[in-house]
Amino acid sequence: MTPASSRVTVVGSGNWGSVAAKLIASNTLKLHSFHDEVRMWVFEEILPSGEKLSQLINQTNENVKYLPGIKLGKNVVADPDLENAVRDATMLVFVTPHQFVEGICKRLVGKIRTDAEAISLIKGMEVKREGPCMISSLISQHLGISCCVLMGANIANEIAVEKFSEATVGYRKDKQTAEKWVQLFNTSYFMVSAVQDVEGVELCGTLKNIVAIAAGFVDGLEMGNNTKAAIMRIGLREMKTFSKLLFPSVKDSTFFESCGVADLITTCLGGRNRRCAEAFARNGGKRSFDELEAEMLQGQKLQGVSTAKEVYEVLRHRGWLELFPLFSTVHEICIGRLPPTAIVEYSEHTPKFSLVGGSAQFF
Ligand SMILES: NC(=O)c1ccc[n+]([C@@H]2O[C@H](COP(=O)([O-])OP(=O)(O)OC[C@H]3O[C@@H](n4cnc5c(N)ncnc54)[C@H](O)[C@@H]3O)[C@@H](O)[C@H]2O)c1
Ligand SMILES: O=P(O)(O)OC[C@H](O)CO
Repeated sequence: MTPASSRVTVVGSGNWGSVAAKLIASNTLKLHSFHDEVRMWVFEEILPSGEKLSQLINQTNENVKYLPGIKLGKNVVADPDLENAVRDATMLVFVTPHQFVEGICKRLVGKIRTDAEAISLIKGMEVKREGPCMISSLISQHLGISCCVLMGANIANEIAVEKFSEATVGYRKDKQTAEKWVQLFNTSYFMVSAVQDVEGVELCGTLKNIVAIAAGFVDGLEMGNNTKAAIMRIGLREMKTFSKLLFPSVKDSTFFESCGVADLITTCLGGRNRRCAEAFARNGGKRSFDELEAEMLQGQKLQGVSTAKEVYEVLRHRGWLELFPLFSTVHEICIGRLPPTAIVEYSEHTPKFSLVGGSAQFF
């Protein structure tokens, strides 16, 4: 029998973070190459009852705030001490809202094993003075370790109750490591496959959140299914064009994996970004996203509004705004510069030119 060599820590314990821990914990019990215990770093919170979230998770085996009613598995150990949580880990699963990951990485410098591998389940990007930076690159740059990604049509609450879904692991070169990640996540109801296209997979997961905001506006305006499908098609086109402009290596086939078209569909039908954007449009843009997020999500975080802002900065800086009418209009609606109705007035204009000869043609 192979000796257990891999120890897993999940960095994050929100809605998806908790489900990821559950999936992984069911596998580490079965697979001999992994230690049974899965550490889960918890950003500590004091609940209205006065109790600490991490203690309650360990007492009840449930994340009572972010995933109530779901047993995580007895081998999941919540740990509010970040340094302690990662100390012995050889496999680090990053799954926090994207706005917090850089601060977390800075705290982890010099604290992790040098032979650790990472995977990011985080849908989002950072924009630096030098340009856009994907979260997997940010993790690699800060910590000096390689980082795969896992994205897909994965509404956490559905996977928590073991409804079937698929996901895509994106890897750079090392297929063996990708296969280890697939093994760690794959279950009878969570079917994972791997593709050699980190940026393509990660950009799909990131950019679909902007399209979900647009879809929510359409729902809030009660424009119907045809309009929503049109928004999804235009959004997919912009996702592909933007991805290929940033990274010419991005593969067309990636957009047909779970991380691509399937995630776009599920998010535009049932995601949190869509839901809050619907409320925003119903209120005629009079209540801010911050207010709606706090009221509707109870501590969970939206990624689409900040991603729209980050992408807008890239577009403006590179002179690409006219190429991406949907992405730019979503941001301008979110900040109140345009009314929600602008989503259809503006997005229907197909850009007047395409980058023929390059790899960024519209389809
Ligand atoms: N929830 C889903 O259905 C889902 C599915 C797939 C991917 N994702 C992606 O996974 C990532 C994480 O999402 P999630 O649903 O687990 O989180 P979430 O939306 O539930 O966010 C809440 C989490 O943020 C933490 N948090 C709040 N303030 C913090 C701070 N200052 N520092 C660090 N952490 C802080 C909370 O403790 C909690 O763990 C996101 O990028 C999201 O897009 C989510
Ligand atoms: O609820 P959302 O909008 O953050 O989307 C959740 C997942 O990313 C869907 O795959």
